[in-house]
Amino acid sequence: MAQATSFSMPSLETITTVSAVILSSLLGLFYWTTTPSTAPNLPGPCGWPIVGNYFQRGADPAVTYHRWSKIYGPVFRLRLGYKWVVVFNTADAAEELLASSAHAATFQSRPVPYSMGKLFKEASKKTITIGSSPYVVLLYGKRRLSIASVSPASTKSYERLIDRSTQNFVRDLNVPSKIYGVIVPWPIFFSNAACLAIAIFFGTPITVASELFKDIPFPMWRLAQLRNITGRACAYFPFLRLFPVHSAYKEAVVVAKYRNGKLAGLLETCRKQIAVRTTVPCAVVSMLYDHKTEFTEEALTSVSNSMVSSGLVSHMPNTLLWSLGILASYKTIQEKCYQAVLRRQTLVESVDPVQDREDYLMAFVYEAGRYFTTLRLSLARETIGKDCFWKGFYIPAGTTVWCNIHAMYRDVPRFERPEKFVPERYMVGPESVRSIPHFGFGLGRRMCPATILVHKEIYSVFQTILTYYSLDLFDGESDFHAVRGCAVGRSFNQGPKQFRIKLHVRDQAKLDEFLATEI
Ligand code: HEM
Repeated sequence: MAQATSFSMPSLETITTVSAVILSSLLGLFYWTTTPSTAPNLPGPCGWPIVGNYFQRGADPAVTYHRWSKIYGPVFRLRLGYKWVVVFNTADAAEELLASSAHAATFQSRPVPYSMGKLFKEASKKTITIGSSPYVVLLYGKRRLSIASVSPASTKSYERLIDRSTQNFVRDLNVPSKIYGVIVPWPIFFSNAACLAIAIFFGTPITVASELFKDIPFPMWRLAQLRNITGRACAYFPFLRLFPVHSAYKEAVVVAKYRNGKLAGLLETCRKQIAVRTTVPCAVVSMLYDHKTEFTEEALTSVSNSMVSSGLVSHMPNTLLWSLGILASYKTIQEKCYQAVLRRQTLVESVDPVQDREDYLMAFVYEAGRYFTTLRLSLARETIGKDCFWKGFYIPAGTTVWCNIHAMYRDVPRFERPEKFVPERYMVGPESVRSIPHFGFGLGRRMCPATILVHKEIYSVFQTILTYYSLDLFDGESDFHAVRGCAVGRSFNQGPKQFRIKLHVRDQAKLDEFLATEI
Protein backbone atom coordinates (compact mmCIF):
# COMPACT_ATOMS: atom_id res chain seq x y z
CA MET A 1 0.00 0.00 0.00
CA ALA A 2 1.39 3.40 -0.92
CA GLN A 3 2.36 5.48 2.13
CA ALA A 4 0.80 8.87 2.50
CA THR A 5 3.44 11.61 2.22
CA SER A 6 3.30 14.03 5.11
CA PHE A 7 3.83 17.63 4.07
CA SER A 8 4.27 20.45 6.57
CA MET A 9 4.25 24.13 5.68
CA PRO A 10 7.68 25.83 5.95
CA SER A 11 7.93 28.26 8.86
CA LEU A 12 7.36 31.97 8.37
CA GLU A 13 11.05 32.55 9.13
CA THR A 14 12.15 30.17 6.32
CA ILE A 15 9.75 31.79 3.85
CA THR A 16 11.05 35.25 4.79
CA THR A 17 14.70 34.21 4.44
CA VAL A 18 14.19 32.44 1.09
CA SER A 19 12.18 35.40 -0.25
CA ALA A 20 14.88 37.82 0.91
CA VAL A 21 17.58 35.74 -0.81
CA ILE A 22 15.59 35.59 -4.08
CA LEU A 23 14.77 39.30 -3.93
CA SER A 24 18.41 40.26 -3.20
CA SER A 25 19.60 38.03 -6.05
CA LEU A 26 17.16 39.65 -8.46
CA LEU A 27 18.14 43.12 -7.28
CA GLY A 28 21.83 42.16 -7.58
CA LEU A 29 21.26 40.88 -11.12
CA PHE A 30 19.39 44.05 -12.02
CA TYR A 31 22.15 46.15 -10.50
CA TRP A 32 24.79 44.24 -12.43
CA THR A 33 23.06 44.53 -15.79
CA THR A 34 22.29 48.24 -15.36
CA THR A 35 25.30 50.01 -13.86
CA PRO A 36 23.70 52.94 -12.03
CA SER A 37 24.67 56.48 -12.97
CA THR A 38 25.76 56.93 -9.35
CA ALA A 39 28.63 54.46 -9.84
CA PRO A 40 32.14 55.86 -10.38
CA ASN A 41 32.76 56.02 -14.13
CA LEU A 42 36.31 54.70 -13.86
CA PRO A 43 37.65 51.67 -15.71
CA GLY A 44 37.84 48.42 -13.78
CA PRO A 45 37.70 44.63 -14.06
CA CYS A 46 34.47 43.11 -15.30
CA GLY A 47 32.79 41.27 -12.43
CA TRP A 48 30.42 38.32 -12.16
CA PRO A 49 26.66 38.69 -11.86
CA ILE A 50 25.48 39.68 -8.37
CA VAL A 51 28.82 39.18 -6.58
CA GLY A 52 30.81 41.52 -8.84
CA ASN A 53 34.58 41.21 -8.26
CA TYR A 54 34.15 39.70 -4.79
CA PHE A 55 35.66 36.29 -5.65
CA GLN A 56 38.31 37.64 -8.04
CA ARG A 57 40.41 39.38 -5.42
CA GLY A 58 42.80 36.47 -4.81
CA ALA A 59 44.66 35.42 -1.66
CA ASP A 60 46.37 38.78 -1.30
CA PRO A 61 44.01 41.48 -2.63
CA ALA A 62 46.59 44.31 -2.51
CA VAL A 63 48.80 42.28 -4.86
CA THR A 64 45.88 41.54 -7.19
CA TYR A 65 44.93 45.25 -7.29
CA HIS A 66 48.55 46.14 -8.06
CA ARG A 67 48.39 43.76 -11.04
CA TRP A 68 45.02 45.14 -12.15
CA SER A 69 46.38 48.69 -12.01
CA LYS A 70 48.70 47.78 -14.91
CA ILE A 71 45.60 46.98 -16.97
CA TYR A 72 43.00 49.49 -15.76
CA GLY A 73 45.21 52.39 -14.72
CA PRO A 74 46.33 53.93 -11.45
CA VAL A 75 42.78 54.52 -10.20
CA PHE A 76 40.12 51.93 -10.95
CA ARG A 77 36.79 50.77 -9.63
CA LEU A 78 35.56 47.45 -8.26
CA ARG A 79 32.13 46.17 -7.47
CA LEU A 80 31.73 44.00 -4.39
CA GLY A 81 28.13 42.87 -4.13
CA TYR A 82 26.08 46.05 -4.10
CA LYS A 83 28.99 48.35 -3.23
CA TRP A 84 31.35 50.25 -5.53
CA VAL A 85 34.90 50.74 -4.31
CA VAL A 86 37.63 52.88 -5.87
CA VAL A 87 41.28 51.82 -5.45
CA PHE A 88 44.23 54.25 -5.70
CA ASN A 89 47.40 52.45 -6.77
CA THR A 90 50.19 54.90 -7.56
CA ALA A 91 52.00 57.44 -5.43
CA ASP A 92 51.14 60.30 -7.84
CA ALA A 93 47.43 59.50 -7.96
CA ALA A 94 47.15 58.97 -4.18
CA GLU A 95 49.03 62.19 -3.43
CA GLU A 96 46.89 64.17 -5.85
CA LEU A 97 43.61 62.77 -4.56
CA LEU A 98 44.32 62.47 -0.84
CA ALA A 99 46.86 65.19 -0.13
CA SER A 100 46.44 68.03 -2.66
CA SER A 101 44.45 71.15 -1.84
CA ALA A 102 42.17 70.37 -4.80
CA HIS A 103 40.86 67.04 -3.49
CA ALA A 104 42.08 66.25 0.05
CA ALA A 105 38.95 67.60 1.75
CA THR A 106 36.74 65.33 -0.36
CA PHE A 107 38.32 62.13 0.94
CA GLN A 108 38.47 62.81 4.65
CA SER A 109 35.74 60.53 5.90
CA ARG A 110 35.80 56.81 6.61
CA PRO A 111 33.01 54.34 5.86
CA VAL A 112 31.41 52.49 8.75
CA PRO A 113 30.97 48.90 7.55
CA TYR A 114 27.82 47.13 8.68
CA SER A 115 29.42 45.06 11.48
CA MET A 116 31.36 48.04 12.85
CA GLY A 117 28.19 50.15 12.99
CA LYS A 118 26.46 47.36 14.90
CA LEU A 119 29.43 47.04 17.25
CA PHE A 120 29.44 50.78 17.99
CA LYS A 121 25.78 50.54 19.00
CA GLU A 122 26.25 47.47 21.19
CA ALA A 123 29.60 48.26 22.81
CA SER A 124 29.26 52.05 23.18
CA LYS A 125 30.74 54.92 21.22
CA LYS A 126 33.93 54.63 23.28
CA THR A 127 34.85 51.83 20.88
CA ILE A 128 34.97 54.22 17.91
CA THR A 129 38.65 54.78 17.33
CA ILE A 130 39.74 57.85 15.39
CA GLY A 131 40.84 55.51 12.60
CA SER A 132 37.37 53.97 12.32
CA SER A 133 35.44 57.21 12.70
CA PRO A 134 33.58 58.88 9.85
CA TYR A 135 33.83 62.64 9.43
CA VAL A 136 31.81 63.92 12.41
CA VAL A 137 31.93 67.07 14.51
CA LEU A 138 34.04 65.56 17.29
CA LEU A 139 36.60 63.98 14.95
CA TYR A 140 39.02 66.86 14.57
CA GLY A 141 38.96 67.58 18.30
CA LYS A 142 39.94 63.96 18.94
CA ARG A 143 42.60 64.13 16.23
CA ARG A 144 43.99 67.25 17.91
CA LEU A 145 44.31 65.33 21.18
CA SER A 146 46.00 62.42 19.45
CA ILE A 147 48.48 64.71 17.68
CA ALA A 148 49.31 66.49 20.95
CA SER A 149 50.01 63.18 22.65
CA VAL A 150 52.60 62.05 20.07
CA SER A 151 54.14 65.36 18.98
CA PRO A 152 57.97 65.34 18.79
CA ALA A 153 58.13 67.44 22.01
CA SER A 154 55.91 65.09 24.01
CA THR A 155 57.64 62.03 22.55
CA LYS A 156 60.93 63.46 23.83
CA SER A 157 59.38 63.80 27.30
CA TYR A 158 58.63 60.09 27.56
CA GLU A 159 61.76 58.64 25.96
CA ARG A 160 62.45 56.95 29.30
CA LEU A 161 59.22 54.97 28.98
CA ILE A 162 60.33 53.78 25.54
CA ASP A 163 63.65 52.64 27.05
CA ARG A 164 61.86 50.85 29.89
CA SER A 165 59.61 49.06 27.43
CA THR A 166 62.46 48.01 25.16
CA GLN A 167 64.34 46.67 28.18
CA ASN A 168 61.33 44.44 28.77
CA PHE A 169 61.62 43.01 25.22
CA VAL A 170 65.14 41.90 26.14
CA ARG A 171 64.01 40.52 29.53
CA ASP A 172 61.29 38.46 27.84
CA LEU A 173 63.66 37.20 25.14
CA ASN A 174 66.31 36.29 27.66
CA VAL A 175 64.22 33.82 29.66
CA PRO A 176 63.18 31.37 26.87
CA SER A 177 66.57 31.82 25.22
CA LYS A 178 68.26 30.52 28.36
CA ILE A 179 65.75 27.71 28.99
CA TYR A 180 65.03 26.40 25.48
CA GLY A 181 67.75 27.89 23.30
CA VAL A 182 65.18 28.53 20.57
CA ILE A 183 62.57 31.29 20.57
CA VAL A 184 59.12 31.54 19.02
CA PRO A 185 58.95 35.34 18.78
CA TRP A 186 55.16 35.82 18.36
CA PRO A 187 53.96 35.79 22.00
CA ILE A 188 56.91 37.92 23.13
CA PHE A 189 56.51 40.55 20.42
CA PHE A 190 52.73 40.72 20.65
CA SER A 191 52.66 41.06 24.44
CA ASN A 192 55.53 43.55 24.51
CA ALA A 193 54.04 45.67 21.72
CA ALA A 194 50.88 45.86 23.86
CA CYS A 195 52.92 46.82 26.95
CA LEU A 196 54.80 49.45 24.95
CA ALA A 197 51.53 51.02 23.77
CA ILE A 198 49.98 51.02 27.25
CA ALA A 199 53.14 52.19 29.04
CA ILE A 200 53.73 55.10 26.69
CA PHE A 201 50.16 56.25 26.55
CA PHE A 202 49.22 55.95 30.23
CA GLY A 203 52.66 55.91 31.89
CA THR A 204 51.67 52.53 33.37
CA PRO A 205 54.53 50.55 34.98
CA ILE A 206 55.61 47.60 32.81
CA THR A 207 54.78 45.10 35.57
CA VAL A 208 51.18 46.38 35.59
CA ALA A 209 50.90 46.77 31.79
CA SER A 210 52.07 43.20 31.21
CA GLU A 211 49.33 41.80 33.48
CA LEU A 212 46.56 44.08 32.26
CA PHE A 213 44.96 41.89 29.60
CA LYS A 214 45.76 38.50 31.10
CA ASP A 215 42.07 37.82 31.82
CA ILE A 216 40.82 38.82 28.34
CA PRO A 217 37.90 36.48 27.48
CA PHE A 218 38.63 36.24 23.72
CA PRO A 219 41.61 37.24 21.54
CA MET A 220 42.15 40.95 21.01
CA TRP A 221 42.24 40.52 17.22
CA ARG A 222 38.52 39.74 17.20
CA LEU A 223 38.10 43.53 17.00
CA ALA A 224 40.50 43.88 14.07
CA GLN A 225 38.53 41.23 12.19
CA LEU A 226 35.58 43.59 12.07
CA ARG A 227 37.73 46.35 10.56
CA ASN A 228 39.18 44.09 7.90
CA ILE A 229 38.74 45.71 4.51
CA THR A 230 38.75 42.40 2.68
CA GLY A 231 36.66 40.34 5.10
CA ARG A 232 33.04 40.62 6.29
CA ALA A 233 30.85 39.50 3.38
CA CYS A 234 27.76 41.01 5.07
CA ALA A 235 29.16 44.47 4.28
CA TYR A 236 28.57 43.75 0.56
CA PHE A 237 25.67 41.28 0.58
CA PRO A 238 22.90 42.68 2.80
CA PHE A 239 20.81 39.50 2.70
CA LEU A 240 23.51 37.80 4.84
CA ARG A 241 22.51 40.10 7.67
CA LEU A 242 19.30 38.08 7.99
CA PHE A 243 21.25 35.06 9.21
CA PRO A 244 22.11 34.61 12.89
CA VAL A 245 25.10 36.65 14.06
CA HIS A 246 28.44 34.85 13.85
CA SER A 247 30.09 33.94 17.17
CA ALA A 248 33.23 35.91 16.15
CA TYR A 249 31.10 39.06 16.11
CA LYS A 250 29.64 38.34 19.56
CA GLU A 251 33.16 37.79 20.87
CA ALA A 252 34.30 41.11 19.35
CA VAL A 253 31.55 42.90 21.29
CA VAL A 254 32.70 41.27 24.53
CA VAL A 255 36.34 42.21 23.81
CA ALA A 256 35.37 45.81 22.98
CA LYS A 257 33.47 46.22 26.27
CA TYR A 258 36.29 44.58 28.21
CA ARG A 259 38.90 46.85 26.59
CA ASN A 260 36.82 50.00 27.15
CA GLY A 261 36.58 49.09 30.85
CA LYS A 262 40.35 48.58 31.19
CA LEU A 263 41.22 51.80 29.33
CA ALA A 264 38.69 53.87 31.29
CA GLY A 265 40.28 52.50 34.49
CA LEU A 266 43.79 53.50 33.34
CA LEU A 267 42.55 56.96 32.38
CA GLU A 268 41.02 57.40 35.81
CA THR A 269 44.30 56.38 37.48
CA CYS A 270 46.14 58.97 35.35
CA ARG A 271 43.62 61.65 36.31
CA LYS A 272 44.12 60.94 40.01
CA GLN A 273 47.90 60.99 39.61
CA ILE A 274 47.76 64.27 37.70
CA ALA A 275 45.63 65.78 40.50
CA VAL A 276 48.23 64.93 43.15
CA ARG A 277 51.19 65.47 40.77
CA THR A 278 52.55 61.94 40.99
CA THR A 279 52.19 61.11 37.32
CA VAL A 280 55.12 60.36 35.02
CA PRO A 281 55.41 62.20 31.67
CA CYS A 282 53.40 60.13 29.18
CA ALA A 283 51.06 60.65 26.21
CA VAL A 284 47.96 61.13 28.42
CA VAL A 285 49.70 63.89 30.34
CA SER A 286 50.54 65.70 27.07
CA MET A 287 46.96 65.22 25.96
CA LEU A 288 45.16 66.25 29.16
CA TYR A 289 47.21 69.24 30.21
CA ASP A 290 45.84 71.51 27.51
CA HIS A 291 42.43 69.99 27.07
CA LYS A 292 41.29 68.91 30.53
CA THR A 293 37.72 70.05 30.45
CA GLU A 294 36.75 70.07 26.78
CA PHE A 295 36.17 66.36 26.32
CA THR A 296 33.71 63.88 27.73
CA GLU A 297 34.76 60.62 29.31
CA GLU A 298 33.42 58.83 26.24
CA ALA A 299 35.57 60.91 23.87
CA LEU A 300 38.70 60.44 25.97
CA THR A 301 38.28 56.66 26.17
CA SER A 302 37.72 56.65 22.43
CA VAL A 303 41.02 58.55 21.90
CA SER A 304 42.77 56.12 24.27
CA ASN A 305 41.39 53.23 22.21
CA SER A 306 42.79 54.87 19.07
CA MET A 307 46.23 55.44 20.49
CA VAL A 308 46.80 51.96 21.88
CA SER A 309 45.06 49.92 19.21
CA SER A 310 48.03 49.60 16.82
CA GLY A 311 50.07 48.04 19.63
CA LEU A 312 47.21 45.90 20.93
CA VAL A 313 46.15 44.57 17.61
CA SER A 314 48.67 44.05 14.93
CA HIS A 315 50.49 46.70 12.90
CA MET A 316 53.17 47.33 15.48
CA PRO A 317 53.92 43.69 16.36
CA ASN A 318 53.75 42.60 12.72
CA THR A 319 56.18 45.34 11.64
CA LEU A 320 58.55 44.23 14.40
CA LEU A 321 58.25 40.56 13.42
CA TRP A 322 59.00 41.17 9.73
CA SER A 323 62.03 43.25 10.75
CA LEU A 324 63.23 40.62 13.23
CA GLY A 325 62.94 37.90 10.59
CA ILE A 326 64.96 39.79 8.02
CA LEU A 327 67.66 40.60 10.58
CA ALA A 328 67.91 36.94 11.59
CA SER A 329 67.98 35.73 7.97
CA TYR A 330 70.27 38.26 6.33
CA LYS A 331 73.55 38.45 8.21
CA THR A 332 75.01 41.35 6.21
CA ILE A 333 72.01 43.53 7.01
CA GLN A 334 72.19 42.53 10.67
CA GLU A 335 75.90 43.38 10.85
CA LYS A 336 75.31 46.81 9.26
CA CYS A 337 72.55 47.49 11.80
CA TYR A 338 74.85 46.44 14.63
CA GLN A 339 77.58 48.77 13.36
CA ALA A 340 74.99 51.57 13.40
CA VAL A 341 74.19 50.69 17.03
CA LEU A 342 77.89 50.92 17.93
CA ARG A 343 78.16 54.25 16.09
CA ARG A 344 75.14 55.58 17.99
CA GLN A 345 76.88 54.71 21.30
CA THR A 346 79.59 57.22 20.37
CA LEU A 347 77.04 60.02 19.83
CA VAL A 348 75.45 62.14 22.52
CA GLU A 349 72.02 62.61 20.93
CA SER A 350 69.42 59.89 20.48
CA VAL A 351 68.40 59.26 16.89
CA ASP A 352 66.25 61.85 15.11
CA PRO A 353 63.92 59.90 12.81
CA VAL A 354 63.32 62.92 10.56
CA GLN A 355 66.80 64.39 10.13
CA ASP A 356 69.20 61.50 10.56
CA ARG A 357 70.14 60.21 7.11
CA GLU A 358 73.40 58.58 8.12
CA ASP A 359 72.09 55.97 10.50
CA TYR A 360 71.76 52.56 8.80
CA LEU A 361 69.46 51.20 11.52
CA MET A 362 67.04 54.10 10.96
CA ALA A 363 67.17 53.45 7.20
CA PHE A 364 66.48 49.76 7.95
CA VAL A 365 63.38 50.73 9.98
CA TYR A 366 62.09 52.87 7.09
CA GLU A 367 62.78 50.18 4.52
CA ALA A 368 61.03 47.48 6.58
CA GLY A 369 57.98 49.77 6.74
CA ARG A 370 58.11 50.30 2.97
CA TYR A 371 58.89 46.80 1.81
CA PHE A 372 56.51 44.84 4.05
CA THR A 373 53.69 47.41 4.48
CA THR A 374 51.65 45.78 7.20
CA LEU A 375 48.48 47.78 6.42
CA ARG A 376 48.60 47.10 2.69
CA LEU A 377 45.28 48.73 1.88
CA SER A 378 45.59 51.36 4.61
CA LEU A 379 42.33 52.17 6.41
CA ALA A 380 39.31 52.71 4.17
CA ARG A 381 38.31 56.26 3.25
CA GLU A 382 35.01 57.65 2.06
CA THR A 383 34.20 60.68 -0.03
CA ILE A 384 32.36 63.27 1.92
CA GLY A 385 29.62 65.67 0.97
CA LYS A 386 30.58 66.24 -2.66
CA ASP A 387 31.42 64.37 -5.81
CA CYS A 388 35.00 64.29 -7.05
CA PHE A 389 35.91 64.99 -10.68
CA TRP A 390 39.42 63.91 -11.57
CA LYS A 391 40.98 63.74 -15.03
CA GLY A 392 37.55 63.38 -16.63
CA PHE A 393 36.43 60.69 -14.18
CA TYR A 394 33.67 60.93 -11.63
CA ILE A 395 33.79 59.55 -8.05
CA PRO A 396 30.42 60.21 -6.39
CA ALA A 397 29.88 61.35 -2.79
CA GLY A 398 29.74 58.41 -0.40
CA THR A 399 32.10 56.16 -2.42
CA THR A 400 34.45 53.89 -0.44
CA VAL A 401 38.12 54.38 -1.32
CA TRP A 402 41.07 52.08 -0.65
CA CYS A 403 44.61 53.27 -0.92
CA ASN A 404 46.88 50.46 -2.10
CA ILE A 405 50.04 51.31 -0.16
CA HIS A 406 51.69 48.05 -1.22
CA ALA A 407 51.41 49.18 -4.86
CA MET A 408 52.40 52.79 -4.13
CA TYR A 409 55.62 51.60 -2.52
CA ARG A 410 56.34 49.65 -5.72
CA ASP A 411 55.88 52.65 -7.94
CA VAL A 412 58.94 52.55 -10.18
CA PRO A 413 59.32 56.26 -10.90
CA ARG A 414 59.37 56.87 -7.15
CA PHE A 415 61.32 53.87 -5.88
CA GLU A 416 64.31 52.35 -7.62
CA ARG A 417 64.22 48.53 -7.74
CA PRO A 418 61.21 48.51 -5.41
CA GLU A 419 61.11 44.70 -5.24
CA LYS A 420 64.44 44.67 -3.42
CA PHE A 421 64.97 45.26 0.30
CA VAL A 422 67.54 48.06 0.24
CA PRO A 423 67.81 50.25 3.39
CA GLU A 424 70.50 52.35 1.69
CA ARG A 425 67.81 53.93 -0.52
CA TYR A 426 67.04 56.16 2.48
CA MET A 427 70.70 57.14 2.96
CA VAL A 428 72.10 57.84 -0.50
CA GLY A 429 70.74 58.35 -4.02
CA PRO A 430 67.60 60.06 -5.33
CA GLU A 431 65.23 58.64 -2.73
CA SER A 432 67.26 60.05 0.15
CA VAL A 433 67.58 63.62 -1.11
CA ARG A 434 63.91 64.47 -1.39
CA SER A 435 61.59 64.46 1.60
CA ILE A 436 60.82 60.83 2.30
CA PRO A 437 57.21 59.78 1.88
CA HIS A 438 56.08 57.28 4.48
CA PHE A 439 53.03 56.01 2.65
CA GLY A 440 52.82 53.13 5.15
CA PHE A 441 51.22 55.67 7.50
CA GLY A 442 48.77 56.93 4.91
CA LEU A 443 48.56 60.49 3.62
CA GLY A 444 46.44 63.60 3.70
CA ARG A 445 44.04 64.73 6.39
CA ARG A 446 43.55 61.33 7.99
CA MET A 447 47.19 60.29 7.97
CA CYS A 448 48.55 58.40 11.01
CA PRO A 449 49.71 61.00 13.57
CA ALA A 450 52.29 58.65 15.12
CA THR A 451 54.91 58.29 12.34
CA ILE A 452 57.79 59.78 14.32
CA LEU A 453 56.91 57.95 17.53
CA VAL A 454 56.59 54.62 15.71
CA HIS A 455 59.95 55.01 13.95
CA LYS A 456 61.58 55.90 17.25
CA GLU A 457 60.01 52.90 19.00
CA ILE A 458 61.01 50.38 16.36
CA TYR A 459 64.50 51.83 16.25
CA SER A 460 64.82 51.55 20.04
CA VAL A 461 63.58 47.95 20.14
CA PHE A 462 66.24 46.77 17.66
CA GLN A 463 68.93 49.07 19.05
CA THR A 464 68.46 47.41 22.44
CA ILE A 465 68.17 43.83 21.17
CA LEU A 466 71.23 44.18 18.90
CA THR A 467 73.29 45.76 21.67
CA TYR A 468 73.09 42.52 23.66
CA TYR A 469 72.50 39.77 21.11
CA SER A 470 73.30 38.61 17.63
CA LEU A 471 70.46 36.68 15.98
CA ASP A 472 70.20 33.53 13.89
CA LEU A 473 67.24 32.10 12.09
CA PHE A 474 66.54 28.63 13.55
CA ASP A 475 63.76 27.37 11.28
CA GLY A 476 60.54 28.34 9.47
CA GLU A 477 60.16 31.19 6.99
CA SER A 478 63.56 32.24 5.67
CA ASP A 479 63.03 34.19 2.46
CA PHE A 480 61.05 37.12 3.92
CA HIS A 481 59.66 38.10 0.57
CA ALA A 482 56.87 40.64 1.16
CA VAL A 483 54.33 38.60 -0.82
CA ARG A 484 55.51 34.97 -0.70
CA GLY A 485 56.46 35.27 2.98
CA CYS A 486 53.14 36.79 4.06
CA ALA A 487 51.08 34.60 6.41
CA VAL A 488 47.55 35.73 5.48
CA GLY A 489 47.20 38.27 2.68
CA ARG A 490 43.50 38.74 3.41
CA SER A 491 43.81 39.62 7.08
CA PHE A 492 43.32 43.12 8.46
CA ASN A 493 47.05 43.44 8.82
CA GLN A 494 49.80 41.48 7.05
CA GLY A 495 52.43 39.66 9.12
CA PRO A 496 55.12 37.11 8.22
CA LYS A 497 54.83 33.32 8.19
CA GLN A 498 56.06 31.54 11.32
CA PHE A 499 59.75 31.32 12.09
CA ARG A 500 61.93 30.68 15.14
CA ILE A 501 65.20 32.33 16.11
CA LYS A 502 68.27 31.69 18.24
CA LEU A 503 70.01 34.42 20.22
CA HIS A 504 73.72 34.64 21.02
CA VAL A 505 74.74 36.84 23.94
CA ARG A 506 77.46 39.31 22.90
CA ASP A 507 78.74 40.04 26.42
CA GLN A 508 77.16 38.20 29.35
CA ALA A 509 78.38 40.62 32.04
CA LYS A 510 76.99 43.60 30.13
CA LEU A 511 73.66 41.84 29.60
CA ASP A 512 73.37 40.88 33.29
CA GLU A 513 74.06 44.45 34.31
CA PHE A 514 71.44 45.76 31.88
CA LEU A 515 68.80 43.31 33.08
CA ALA A 516 69.46 44.22 36.69
CA THR A 517 69.15 47.96 36.01
CA GLU A 518 65.89 49.75 36.89
CA ILE A 519 65.42 52.30 34.12
C1 HEM B 1 53.81 50.22 12.60
C2 HEM B 1 52.94 50.98 13.18
C3 HEM B 1 51.85 51.76 12.51
C4 HEM B 1 51.44 51.79 11.20
C5 HEM B 1 52.02 51.03 10.02
C6 HEM B 1 50.32 52.71 11.11
C7 HEM B 1 49.64 53.00 9.94
C8 HEM B 1 48.49 53.74 9.89
C9 HEM B 1 47.71 53.98 8.68
C10 HEM B 1 48.02 53.42 7.30
C11 HEM B 1 46.65 54.75 9.02
C12 HEM B 1 45.56 55.27 8.06
C13 HEM B 1 46.03 56.55 7.44
C14 HEM B 1 45.19 57.10 6.31
O1 HEM B 1 43.99 56.80 6.19
O2 HEM B 1 45.73 57.85 5.48
C15 HEM B 1 46.76 55.03 10.44
C16 HEM B 1 45.86 55.80 11.16
C17 HEM B 1 46.03 56.09 12.49
N1 HEM B 1 47.07 55.73 13.31
FE1 HEM B 1 48.63 54.58 12.82
N2 HEM B 1 50.08 53.24 12.35
C18 HEM B 1 50.98 52.69 13.23
C19 HEM B 1 51.08 52.94 14.58
C20 HEM B 1 50.33 53.85 15.26
C21 HEM B 1 50.52 54.21 16.66
C22 HEM B 1 51.62 53.66 17.58
C23 HEM B 1 49.55 55.11 16.97
C24 HEM B 1 49.30 55.82 18.26
C25 HEM B 1 50.19 56.04 19.19
C26 HEM B 1 48.75 55.31 15.77
C27 HEM B 1 47.65 56.15 15.68
C28 HEM B 1 46.85 56.25 14.57
C29 HEM B 1 45.60 57.01 14.55
C30 HEM B 1 44.98 57.76 15.73
C31 HEM B 1 45.09 56.89 13.25
C32 HEM B 1 43.77 57.45 12.72
C33 HEM B 1 43.95 58.75 11.99
C34 HEM B 1 42.63 59.26 11.43
O3 HEM B 1 41.79 58.47 11.03
O4 HEM B 1 42.43 60.49 11.41
N3 HEM B 1 49.25 54.55 14.76
N4 HEM B 1 47.89 54.41 10.94
